[in-house]
Amino acid sequence: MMAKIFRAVVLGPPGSGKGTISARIAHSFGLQHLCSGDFLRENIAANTEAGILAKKYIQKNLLVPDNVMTYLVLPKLETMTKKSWVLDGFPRTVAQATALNNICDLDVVISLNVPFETLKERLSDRWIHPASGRVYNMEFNPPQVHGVDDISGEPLVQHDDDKPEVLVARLRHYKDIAKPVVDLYRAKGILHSFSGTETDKIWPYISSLLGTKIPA
Ligand SMILES: Nc1nc2c(ncn2[C@@H]2O[C@H](COP(=O)(O)OP(=O)(O)O)[C@@H](O)[C@H]2O)c(=O)[nH]1
Ligand SMILES: Nc1ncnc2c1ncn2[C@@H]1O[C@H](COP(=O)(O)OP(=O)(O)O)[C@@H](O)[C@H]1O
Repeated sequence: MMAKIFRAVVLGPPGSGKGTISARIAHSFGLQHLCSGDFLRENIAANTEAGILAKKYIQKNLLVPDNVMTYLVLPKLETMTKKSWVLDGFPRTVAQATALNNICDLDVVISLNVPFETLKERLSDRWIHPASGRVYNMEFNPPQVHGVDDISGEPLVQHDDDKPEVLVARLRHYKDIAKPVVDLYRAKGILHSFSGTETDKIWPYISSLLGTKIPA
């Protein structure tokens, strides 16, 4: 049991490794991993009202409106007041960051900076097992059998929004809206930025930072 509740957010463009790094943080430090993309996909799969609405935006390669995102994410966080977590994919806008700030205090915000060309290469090679959210990359962490999830043996799929034709617009749009969010956390004094082209090289720095922040 951790002595103190610890809350971290991981920011970064699509493909920067938020999911991969958040999973490592969760595993290494015993935090729960929460992912906005997973909340959305669960709601889309269950055909909830929010899921049906969100799908229309994701299909058009747009961000889901702030009120839908906060409706999906905040109640979940409010049930976790006694748990430590790492949140990936939320907040993406200043309005989301402000809404999050109204319900909890963050300990650390990690911002990942990965060059544009690297992001493009990674995302066009990202494959997912929809039921579990396990993420593969045909080069970095390929499945044992091509096209098949290691644990369940079920087929892997590619997100529509990872397909090359929509990727560039998605990355460009990210850049415009992310800066004020990063600036906001920098002003609060809780922002830690990490730059690089390889998750395995960035990870030791993140791990040692968190080692100093999370009580054993
Ligand atoms: N080649 C390569 N792929 C990586 C690296 N780190 C993560 N990936 C892959 O890049 C893709 C995007 O990573 P993900 O964690 O989903 O990023 P997110 O969109 O920020 O959550 C996935 O297919 C990962 O397996 C890396 O260092 N090198
Ligand atoms: N916090 C958010 N605000 C608005 N839209 C979001 C948010 N999180 C996810 N989305 C939508 O869901 C899509 C998939 O999200 P996600 O799986 O986190 O992928 P990625 O980080 O690779 O973009 C995004 O492209 C976006 O349309």
